[in-house]
Amino acid sequence: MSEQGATQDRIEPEYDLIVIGGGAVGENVADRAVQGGLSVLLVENELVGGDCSYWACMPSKALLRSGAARRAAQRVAGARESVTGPLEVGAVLARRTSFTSDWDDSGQVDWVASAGIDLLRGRGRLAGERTVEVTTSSVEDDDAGETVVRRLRARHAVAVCTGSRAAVPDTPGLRAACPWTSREATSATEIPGRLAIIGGGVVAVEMATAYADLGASVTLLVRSGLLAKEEPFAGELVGAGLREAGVDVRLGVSVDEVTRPEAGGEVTLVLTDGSTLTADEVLVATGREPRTDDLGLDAVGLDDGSWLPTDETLRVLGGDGAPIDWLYAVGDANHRALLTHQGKYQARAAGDVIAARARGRAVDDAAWGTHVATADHRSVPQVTFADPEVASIGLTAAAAQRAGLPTRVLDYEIGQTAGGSLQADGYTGTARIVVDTEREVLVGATFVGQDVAELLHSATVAVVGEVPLHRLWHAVPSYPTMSEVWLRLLEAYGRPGQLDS
Ligand SMILES: Cc1cc2nc3c(=O)[nH]c(=O)nc-3n(C[C@H](O)[C@H](O)[C@H](O)COP(=O)(O)OP(=O)(O)OC[C@H]3O[C@@H](n4cnc5c(N)ncnc54)[C@H](O)[C@@H]3O)c2cc1C
Ligand SMILES: NC(=O)c1ccc[n+]([C@@H]2O[C@H](COP(=O)([O-])OP(=O)(O)OC[C@H]3O[C@@H](n4cnc5c(N)ncnc54)[C@H](O)[C@@H]3O)[C@@H](O)[C@H]2O)c1
Repeated sequence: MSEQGATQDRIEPEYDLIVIGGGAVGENVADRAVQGGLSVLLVENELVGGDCSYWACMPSKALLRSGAARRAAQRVAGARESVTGPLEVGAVLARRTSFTSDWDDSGQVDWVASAGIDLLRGRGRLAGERTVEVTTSSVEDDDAGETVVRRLRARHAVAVCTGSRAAVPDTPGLRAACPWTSREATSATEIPGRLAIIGGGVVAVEMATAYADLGASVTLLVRSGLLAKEEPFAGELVGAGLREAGVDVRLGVSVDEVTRPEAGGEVTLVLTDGSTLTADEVLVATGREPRTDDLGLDAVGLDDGSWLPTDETLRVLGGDGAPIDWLYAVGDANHRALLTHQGKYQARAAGDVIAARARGRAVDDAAWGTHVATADHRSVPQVTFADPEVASIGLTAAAAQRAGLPTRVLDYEIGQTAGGSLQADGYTGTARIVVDTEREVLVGATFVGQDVAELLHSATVAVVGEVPLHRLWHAVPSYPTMSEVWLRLLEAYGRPGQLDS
């Protein structure tokens, strides 16, 4: 019997697979497993679709898109003259809300049903091997008014897809000030006059861009560098873009103390340089922590609240470092790559391998095989939707050097291509490729500039496919597009096999 509520004595159905967490990742694990012939229960305690749909990717990109479209028009003579006013804040927020279906998940619930997945609303918790206890909220359960704990058994596997949440540092006064995290920033219905943002990563940069576009006076407090995981020129160009948009970007500064005498009132931040900053709202964008607390991990010899490391087929590694044969962790919860597309990529592998193991079929767990998530290691694509956009894949020059690879690094100004010069008057942006000179293949690429997001997949294909540079010379970019930057970068490297080179 759980302490959290009464266990019911109903006879519970058994499922082949129980998935805890119905975000984008859990949905995909469940879907693939059903397609592989398994019966699946999906347990979700908030909105089906998870953070990406309601408090992360989709609303944040919707908040950013109107400003990006306006800027793109302002950078082209002829269009510029017709775009003179500020953004219509109400319309931007309404468009954002339409992308979240007004935080109503019935569309996704319908999809889950149509995919043949059973859904149980409630909080899932491991209660032993292949056993999950689900505390169902009273309104969702048949027995309204009572919290009920249901104990369910999985015949083959349990997948933990519980995601992550914003980490709030232990800065004195910060938690008591009830700061915004990305949840509030992506779901806001009013724009604060003055917004202080703590952090210099992706969330901080994207939200600084969006809120500056929406008329807030934004101060960005960056402890070290902007977008520190990217090539250094990415942070420099994004910093310049933010300053041009009116954001007060302060590098090398953090927060010592926060005070907010009245709930919802002004908030004062004492900074590490001794100065103070007063704002109407403060957004904490200092990274993520796993949503694995109170998940019953102790029942399987692991620590509650920790990230869940996995083997290449997404099975959780137990205390002894060996994979637990029935327990999987997929998506943010395993900390391999905190991105929706990587989580869904893992989900496809996990759902398929769970079905293969359950059916006694062969498992293909060699690198780049059907049942592994090899790309998580050296070929993770990511776009930061700032102005300029940052689109990168694989290793930075510094990371390649740390990995001991023999490399050459080639840079080219995107504005010097015909496509770039047409895209925007005075186009500013840089592309970089990192070449492994021994194998003559790309191991990394970064594009920084307006509208570079859609350039990224070409680089992803080249890196994942390990396409030899001499073959890339035959991949002809259309004229006049920004893709011509590929040709310029290859020319800068030199044609492999050229007799006189
Ligand atoms: C502001 C912001 C913007 C982002 N933008 C992008 C982007 O543009 N592109 C991109 O690729 N990535 C982006 N990300 C990252 C992306 O949101 C995550 O990588 C993705 O949501 C992870 O999916 P998930 O399914 O693993 O976790 P989640 O989306 O967090 O889903 C986990 C689900 O599990 C449920 N759950 C948790 N615990 C339990 C439990 N015990 N029982 C039952 N249910 C439970 C939760 O309610 C939730 O629905 C962004 C993140 C943030 C914060
Ligand atoms: N477009 C996208 O793909 C997208 C958008 C948003 C978020 N995400 C994902 O969400 C994840 C979380 O993003 P994030 O920006 O919160 O994390 P992050 O790890 O990218 O950046 C965290 C930032 O906070 C700073 N920081 C950490 N602790 C601090 C402290 N105590 N005081 C001051 N500064 C501190 C770090 O130096 C860093 O600049 C990312 O890993 C990213 O993959 C992706």
